[in-house]
Amino acid sequence: MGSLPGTCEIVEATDECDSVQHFKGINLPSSRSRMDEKVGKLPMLKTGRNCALEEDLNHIFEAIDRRTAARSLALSHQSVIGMSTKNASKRPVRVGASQPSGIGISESVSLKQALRGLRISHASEMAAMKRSSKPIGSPVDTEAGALQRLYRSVVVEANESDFPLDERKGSVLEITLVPEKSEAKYCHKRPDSIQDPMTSSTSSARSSPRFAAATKTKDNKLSELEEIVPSPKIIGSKISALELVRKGQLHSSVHSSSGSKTASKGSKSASSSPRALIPVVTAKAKTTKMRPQDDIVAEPTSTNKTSKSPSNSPRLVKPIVTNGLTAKPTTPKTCSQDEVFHESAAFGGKKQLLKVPQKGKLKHALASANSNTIKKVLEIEEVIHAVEDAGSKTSTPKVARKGELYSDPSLCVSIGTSKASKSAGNSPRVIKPVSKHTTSVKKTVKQEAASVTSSSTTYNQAGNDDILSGTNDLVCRTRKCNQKSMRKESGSPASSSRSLSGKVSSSNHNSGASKSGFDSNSCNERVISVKASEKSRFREKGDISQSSKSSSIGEYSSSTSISEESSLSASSSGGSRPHMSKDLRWDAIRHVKMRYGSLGLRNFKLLKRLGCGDIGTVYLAELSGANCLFALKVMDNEFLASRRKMPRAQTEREILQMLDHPFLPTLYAHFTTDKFSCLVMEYCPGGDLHVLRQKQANRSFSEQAARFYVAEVLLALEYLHMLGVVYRDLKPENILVREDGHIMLSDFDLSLRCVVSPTLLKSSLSIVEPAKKFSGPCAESSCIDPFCIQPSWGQVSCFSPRLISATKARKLKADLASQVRPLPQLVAEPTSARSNSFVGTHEYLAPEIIKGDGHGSAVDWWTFGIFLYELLFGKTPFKGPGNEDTLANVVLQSLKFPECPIVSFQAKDLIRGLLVKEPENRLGSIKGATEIKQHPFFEGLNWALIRCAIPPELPKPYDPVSMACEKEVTKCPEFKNTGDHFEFELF
Ligand SMILES: Nc1ncnc2c1ncn2[C@@H]1O[C@H](COP(=O)(O)OP(=O)(O)OP(=O)(O)O)[C@@H](O)[C@H]1O
Repeated sequence: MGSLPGTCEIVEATDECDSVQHFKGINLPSSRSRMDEKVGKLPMLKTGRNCALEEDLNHIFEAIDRRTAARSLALSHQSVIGMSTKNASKRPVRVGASQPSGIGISESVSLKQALRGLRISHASEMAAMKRSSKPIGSPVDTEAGALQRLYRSVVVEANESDFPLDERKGSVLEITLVPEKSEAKYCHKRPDSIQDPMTSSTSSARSSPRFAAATKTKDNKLSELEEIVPSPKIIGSKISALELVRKGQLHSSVHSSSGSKTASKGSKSASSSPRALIPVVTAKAKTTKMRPQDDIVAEPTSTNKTSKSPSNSPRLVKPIVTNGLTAKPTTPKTCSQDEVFHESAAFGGKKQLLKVPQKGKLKHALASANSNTIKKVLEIEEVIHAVEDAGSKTSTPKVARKGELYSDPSLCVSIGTSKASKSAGNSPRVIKPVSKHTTSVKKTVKQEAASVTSSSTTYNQAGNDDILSGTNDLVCRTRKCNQKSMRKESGSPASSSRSLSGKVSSSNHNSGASKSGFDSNSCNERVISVKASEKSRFREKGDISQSSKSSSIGEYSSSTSISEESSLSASSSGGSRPHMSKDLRWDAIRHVKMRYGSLGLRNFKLLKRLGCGDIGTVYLAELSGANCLFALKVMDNEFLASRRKMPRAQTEREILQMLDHPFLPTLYAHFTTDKFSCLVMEYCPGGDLHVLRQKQANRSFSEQAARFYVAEVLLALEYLHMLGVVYRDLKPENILVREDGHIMLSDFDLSLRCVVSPTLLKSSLSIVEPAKKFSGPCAESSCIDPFCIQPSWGQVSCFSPRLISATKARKLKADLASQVRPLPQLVAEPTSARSNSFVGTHEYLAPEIIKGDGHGSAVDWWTFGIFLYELLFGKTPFKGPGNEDTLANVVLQSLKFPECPIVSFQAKDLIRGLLVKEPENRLGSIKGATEIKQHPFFEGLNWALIRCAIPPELPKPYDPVSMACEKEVTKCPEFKNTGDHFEFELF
């Protein structure tokens, strides 16, 4: 069975006939012609409305007999010449110990007699079957198979006829010819190990032509069926077919009298069902009744068509499977109505197109037959299935074929297991219309995935969502970079008035770095994965993380070489930054590099100094000849080395290289000379929030404006956390304002890099109620789902207002909310990272940093609270007369709010939640940004589309040059442009 293909492609019928015949070297045309001859007689049935059904059937059976005889010969020959390796693999493998028993008919032609005799009670049939139970290869076995084959060669289906149906009689017949197979030759080949009574069924049933009869709906039939109809295959739980039928979830029935054309099309064959009654899951049932994990891998009916038939109406389906192959007799695309497909293992599993009488006419003829005849047919059908039951206990599932849903309703095989899904031997099958199978396969696979790995689903969603959620940019690669670069050196006094930068001499990233296993010697990529199976996906989606730039400390060493190295960022093309790839500045830089061979200071015209920080000075620079503005950060190598700030510079550069987010800066290039290290960044002309706040009335932002800014900062922090970056230096000075009013978080030299271990807090599998599909805006205005792209009811300015009353909106919202299926909760932030570095700005330092308890990503939520407080109240909450006082206040003083300005309860409540001194109790410490997004302060905010929202109005047209001049520029290096050579006056 190992050779069994998991999928086999359905070959067009027209190809296989000739090829098979040619391949086999069998004189099949003769059998075909005989068949055609016989089939040609069938039109009698079309017009012969007065003809007896039995006579019609006789013709059919006769034709089948001849055909099968010829093909039996072909099979024999084929096996002898050993040319059927491939075909054999497609055969259903049977367990040798249990061969289907016959009912003691010595010749296949005896079927006619059996048909005529009819009236054989079920009990007597079973008795006969018992008596005739024989070992493999016994004559009886052959007889039983012959009988089954003959019966299966006729399939009664729901009406597809154009003829008006007699609703009372209801039954219409469709003749379908399917091949028998030579089973005996293969039944021994199945190893015992794969024998599974639960997963096996009547291989004879599948391998033999099947005759299924249709009658009106009969409730009593259902009770009879209960014992016989096998359970459909269900993933996750087992629900009996009958149970489902009774619930209306499955349409398992004898042919319904109301079986309309659509019902017929919707019904599917189930190859291994011992009866012709195959549970069929309606699409509706599948989507609304079944939990995903209860994936019934019985064939869904063809959507709404089947819904027309009574849910409890027994309905005939058409189990026609042979040798693991599927015949689709009613497939309109591949077979005209007067043709049916005929598959045979002997024919290499390919379909063979056979001519049969026009279906509609035949149906009509059969429909007009007296009810007794149909009753007899049904009885015989039962006999056959009883025989099949007896013989199918140990048969094996069929080989799945490509493009088909493999579900044998009698096979309780879950395709939720990889084995089932991959192993042909265990692949149950469902016969379904060609036109449907693709969708169904997708559905099944989808549900399978959902039932198996919820986290993968989650990541799937993450990968598909908007960048603003911060999750699309989830970088699954981090780097094992130089450990040294992770350590914060003891540094010089802060240059900024509020900055406490680089104060730590004994940084211990005991959880961040050490846990992550950062390799000081390598910069190998490390793939973070939730599951091994997701690794590849992560790799694909994690490409925003740049490859190593070999940015060793050596690059910053104070080389005396006067040669200028130019090193473009790996993503100079923007290729690894999909959201910025359209930026023309990539092209400008690439062009310069191509023209000059490298990028250097000589290529920039420094226009203004924008500001200076602890490790460098930022200039507004224009790329020569490109008319592109950049923010050029120039760091003196000697200064960095002497102040032991090289690691900070390297950390900043490495982090900048990873970023691809609208609220974070883009690093276009970096280069190092023997004197300077330079970062070419996106220029942000709007100044920073510190300056902007000063320009507000009362030196504080309105609550609405504050909400906007902190929301964007929150997304930026979330993104950074997902990259394994704890920012640690949040303050208004580091929030730059873009030209369009949105923000850009800058300055990463104090950031902590650590490892993110995504944790699944809550699986979607724990959710019992299935989500109902709805189309419309997100039910939750305060939607916390970072993956949500549905517009909310919230007042997002980028949407036109909805003309709906508040009451209606609330009601609709509540309705939708009740239908919302919570998504799995995944935390992909470094909530457990720890560092003992003492970094940050006094007023913004978290208590745990001050106390030296070690800190993690929760420090960013503390600073986030201070930040919101300052935006709203114009000052920080714990500021004391001096830095020491401030630090003491942070640790000891309780939070107080000024009376003025008036701030909402929600805002205060959020601040309270964030400024909890114990990090473990702090909002966001467990679930990260998601937790904070849920807070009522952000209610109505559409996180995914905040980028489209209109930012708070800027006080006046902004002049970046003048704003830059307003900034504190003390201790900043001055520069003199002397052609290609720059001289900086450092501090
Ligand atoms: N991309 C940019 N666009 C516009 N102005 C910028 C940009 N980057 C930095 N600046 C300005 O340059 C100033 C110096 O920035 P820099 O990051 O070097 O130092 P810092 O923010 O004071 O932090 P630190 O001292 O910790 O490095 C900032 O205050 C900011 O006003």
